[in-house]
This record gives sequence, C-alpha cells and structure tokens, in this order.
Amino acid sequence: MGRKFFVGGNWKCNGTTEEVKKIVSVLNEGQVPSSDVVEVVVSPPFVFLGLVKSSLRPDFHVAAQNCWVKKGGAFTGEISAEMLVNLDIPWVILGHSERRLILNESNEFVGDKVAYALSQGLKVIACVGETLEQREAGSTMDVVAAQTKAIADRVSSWSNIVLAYEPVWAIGTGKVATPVQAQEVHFELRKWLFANTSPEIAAATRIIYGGSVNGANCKELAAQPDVDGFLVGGASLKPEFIDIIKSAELK
Ligand SMILES: O=C(CO)COP(=O)(O)O
Repeated sequence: MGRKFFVGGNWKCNGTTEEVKKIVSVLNEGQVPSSDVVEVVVSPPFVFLGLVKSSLRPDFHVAAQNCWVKKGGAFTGEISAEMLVNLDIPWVILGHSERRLILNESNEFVGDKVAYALSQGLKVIACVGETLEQREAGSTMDVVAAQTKAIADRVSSWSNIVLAYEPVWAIGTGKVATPVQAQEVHFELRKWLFANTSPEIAAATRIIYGGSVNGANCKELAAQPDVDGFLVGGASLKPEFIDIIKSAELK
C-alpha cells in the first residue's frame, strides 16, 4: 500500500531536563526497524525542542505540540510556524483534543492552523476524535468528519499531513479502543477522504491511532488494515515506546 508506518510520541506537558535526557538516551539505544519501515517522531514541550533535536538519534525526528495560527507578531505566549521552521523542527501536532476541549480550539481554528503550518513548510500531525458522550449518541463519524472537513476545506495537498484518530474517551484513561473500534473509524475516515478529497489522497494518507496505546496492546491494533501507526502519550515517556515502534514490523 506504500503507507509507511508512523509512530509519534506526544510527551505533552511533562519532563524536566534530566528526565528528557533519560528518555532520549533510552530512545537512542533502542533497537528498532529501519527508517524505511517506520517513521518515528517525538514531541517534547517547546522548551526542550532544542535539547531533544540536538541529542536525538538522526533517524528519529521531532515535532512541536502546537503553533500559532498565522504569522508571528504581537501574540504573547505563542510560538509561530516560522520559528519552528527556523529551528529546523519538521513536524507539528495540531488539533489535539486537549487543546480543542480545554483551550476551546474550534474545527475552523484548527483547520486554519493546519493550512498555515503547511504553507510554511511544516509537516502536520492533525488530530481528530469524539468524546464519550458523542460516541454514545452515535455521532462519532459526524464529529470526526466535521473535524476533517475543516482541514480539507483549507488545504490542497495532504502529502504532509498525518491524520491522528484519538477518541477522547481513550486518552489517558487506560481504556484503549478495541482493534475493531479503531479499524471501523479509520476505515470510515479513509472512505471520507476518498469521497471528499481524492482516491489518491485516501490511499496515501496515513491514519494513526492514539489513546492508551502501550507495549501490550499495540500489536493487535497495528495489525488492522487501516491503522498506519500510533500517536502515543503516556507510554511514549517509557521504554515500552520502543516496543510500540517495533509493531511496525507487523505491517
Ligand atoms: O493523547 C494522546 C496522544 O496524543 C494519547 O495519550 P495516552 O497514550 O496517554 O492515552
């Protein structure tokens, strides 16, 4: 199929300098499949990007966890896409549910961010996902389609986007989606891309799963045909992240 397996580690708002150095040294020693087989991207908090970038093995890459919606300027506390490009940070995570829900980022705002980051040359891990309430109301597909549409409406190319399906009820809860639940939404998202972007984009875009992924449950999830990798939170701070990267071998 030609979709290279993708494993992202979202460190969220965690870590001290010492802890970051430890995580990097575990990653640097890890035996993992070659970068022909798996693309690995870790996303430390902004303040550690430089440290991680300068000490991380060259076959792994770094991502910021957010960036400003347009050109930088008088936006206190924000980090612009231009700054990330200037620091040679290739990736950015946008639309994470923690930002959508806690910081009230709307679908449109996230779509604007994705379009602007791409226009500056960044690659984007764009996150979508429903809450438990929305799942129980039967609106999972409507929610993730609306989130995806707000991106699709604003971008012309998907070649630098990885779509991360992260059901909110599975994030940090230990309640992982079953492989069947994950496959079902990934399949529907690919179908949505097929109908609303192009067959080529649907076939080529990596759709990765996030939400309580760990070293034990990753294999069964990775075996699903439309699961092209993972966005890992808690377990990306631990040595088991290496085991999750190795699940690429199952593809
Ligand atoms: O939000 C996530 C990754 O972006 C998932 O977090 P957990 O793996 O800790 O559930």
